[in-house]
This record gives sequence, C-alpha cells and structure tokens, in this order.
Amino acid sequence: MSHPSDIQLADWRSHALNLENQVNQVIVGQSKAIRLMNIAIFARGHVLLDGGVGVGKTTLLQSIARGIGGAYERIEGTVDLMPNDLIYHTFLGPDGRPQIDEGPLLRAGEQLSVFFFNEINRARPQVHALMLRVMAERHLSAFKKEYRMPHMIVFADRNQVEKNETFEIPSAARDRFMMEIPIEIPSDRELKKSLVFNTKFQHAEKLTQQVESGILQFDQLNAFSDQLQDHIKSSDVLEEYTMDLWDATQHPEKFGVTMDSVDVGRVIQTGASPRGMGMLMKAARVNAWLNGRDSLYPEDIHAVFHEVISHRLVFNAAYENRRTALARELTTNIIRTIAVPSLTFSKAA
Ligand SMILES: Nc1ncnc2c1ncn2[C@@H]1O[C@H](COP(=O)(O)OP(=O)(O)OP(=O)(O)O)[C@@H](O)[C@H]1O
Repeated sequence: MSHPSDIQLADWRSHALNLENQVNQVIVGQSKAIRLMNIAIFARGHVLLDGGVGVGKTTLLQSIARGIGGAYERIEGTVDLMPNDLIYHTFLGPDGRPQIDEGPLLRAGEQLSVFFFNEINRARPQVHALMLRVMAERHLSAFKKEYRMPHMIVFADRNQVEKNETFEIPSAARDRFMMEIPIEIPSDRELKKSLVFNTKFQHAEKLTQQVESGILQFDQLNAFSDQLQDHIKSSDVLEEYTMDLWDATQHPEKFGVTMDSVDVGRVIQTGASPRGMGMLMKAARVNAWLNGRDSLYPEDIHAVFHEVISHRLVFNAAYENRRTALARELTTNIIRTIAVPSLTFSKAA
C-alpha cells in the first residue's frame, strides 16, 4: 500500500475540518456527534444514531451528504416494509401498464454516499438481514445485474421510545455498526432558544444548502482511508493498554472496575468482539490524524471508546433494559480505572 504524502494528509485533513465546520454552522449544539460522524466517514464505518424525533438527524445527514458529495437516500422503517421495497417499486405507467423502478438502495448506483434508515427497529428482521448484507458487501444482484455501492455509509436510527411493534436489532447485527452516536437536544438554553425562535432552523432544506457541496470527494474516501490506516503508528505500550481495555469489557471486575448500582461481575454476558476492537482502532487512528498526529495516543482511544464499544456489549438479561445508562457507566469507569500509559512519541507538526 502506498503511503500518503504529507501534503495529501494535510489537504484531506483541512477538507475534513472544513466539512465539520460548515456542518456545525447549520446544525447547532451537536459538535461532538459531528466529530464522531466525521471519524466514521474517514474510517468507512456504518453508524447507529441514538436520538429522539425532530432532533435534526435528517438535516444533519443531508448536510453531511452534501459536504462529502454523492447521493443521499432515506427509507422509513415500518412494520410492513419488505426487503424488496429497498430494491424496487412498481407503479402504473402513462400507458396504464405496470412498470418497475429501482428502489432507494439502487437508484443512485455508485453515486450513493449516505443511506439513512430511519427507525430501523420498526422494520422486520428480513429487512435487517438484507441491509446488513449490503452493508458488509456493498453490492447486490437485482434485475439480472450486479449493483455496486462501494462508497455507501449507512446511518440507522432506532426509535428507542416507542417499543410497540418493533424488532430490536440483535447483538450480532449491532456489532456490524462501527459506532452508536447519541443525538441529543442541546442543553444550552440560548441554543435551544435559537432553535425555537430563529426561523432559519425551521427551514431544513435552506439550512442544508448552506453547506458547500462536494467538500470531500466521496469516491476517493475508500482509497484515502486505507492509506491513512496504514500511516498511523502504534506502540507496544499502547497495544498492551488496548488489550487491557478489551479484557475489561468482558471481565471488568478483574481490573478493579466498579459500578455504583450493580455488581460489576454479573452485568456482562459478552464483551467487545474482535471486530469491535478492530473498529475501535480504526476510529482511533482517524482521531489521531484529525488531531494532526501520525501516532496513536490513549486519548485517541478514549475519544471513541464509548461510541464504538457500548452498543456491542451484551448484558445479562436482568440488566438489558438499563443498557444505555449501564453501558455509559461501565465504559467511563473502564477508562478511569485502567492505568493510562504515558507515551513518548514526538507529536507531528
Ligand atoms: N440541533 C439542530 N440544529 C439545527 N436545526 C435543528 C436542530 N434540531 C432540530 N432542528 C430543526 O428541526 C427540524 C426537524 O429536523 P429533522 O427533520 O432533521 O429531524 P429528525 O431528527 O430527522 O426528525 P424525524 O426523526 O422526525 O425524522 C428541522 O427544521 C431542523 O432544522
């Protein structure tokens, strides 16, 4: 694999920060989520969004899609959605005869850069199965041909509030997503006030158009991402530290991790998977690069640990209904308890 030049690294980084900056101008109070989404885009990972309705998810994703270039598609999860609804839809043509058009997953072809699956847990497991396969393979056979969507990143939202008629994504499927990112209503009162009283926030389409289109070249992200991953160095000390973090997701009690309201030794059924740890390091490397470094520091792992690890932990049944709060407490306490090694890399300019 060829190494990216310093100029390439710096150029891409300034584009990445420009994207982040522009999206932060139109979606307010979400800078942490926007940074994490940027990391996922450069690490080429799919994302679960954890948030309520009307918190700006669609506007955020459309703005990001505009910035990275390529096409944006969205589908709503409903109980009667069938796998084929993603692939094609039928309608009566002007001559009164049935016609078939490509569905949201196929119609943009290789231009597809962002696919938003709203309320994925309202869709049936058959639909999840198709989606997960396409997420992993990024191609699909239909209409006697092979459709490729090599640049697609899936953002899927789970409606966490209404549980009627929902089909929760099983843990094996959640593991395919690189991160779960919370999208919360901003807590700052002045920001909240502007969301209510500043009329620009009631016009999502106009907001989205304020983001310059094609800040990144979406069809070059895969190649750059591979080079970037190879470029960032780690060290023995950092690798040993990472192994401890991994073991602690399975046996937190062995590392002296405690939790306030529960016996930490009984909470976890399964810790992070090897795939999850691989994704953790991918995301951490992107964080190092965004911070102008070419070596991994513990802070790079800390920056993404909760969002990459929490959704893949499997809790014992008695704790599953409190998973959001418990996962937050556990990941925070793992990072707090395990001694952080000091590293002596020289920071890149
Ligand atoms: N943090 C925010 N920054 C800017 N606009 C926001 C923010 N939160 C909400 N809005 C505004 O609220 C409106 C609804 O946002 P949007 O449709 O993107 O939400 P959503 O989370 O996708 O909703 P749903 O889940 O119902 O699809 C838009 O006009 C959007 O501009």
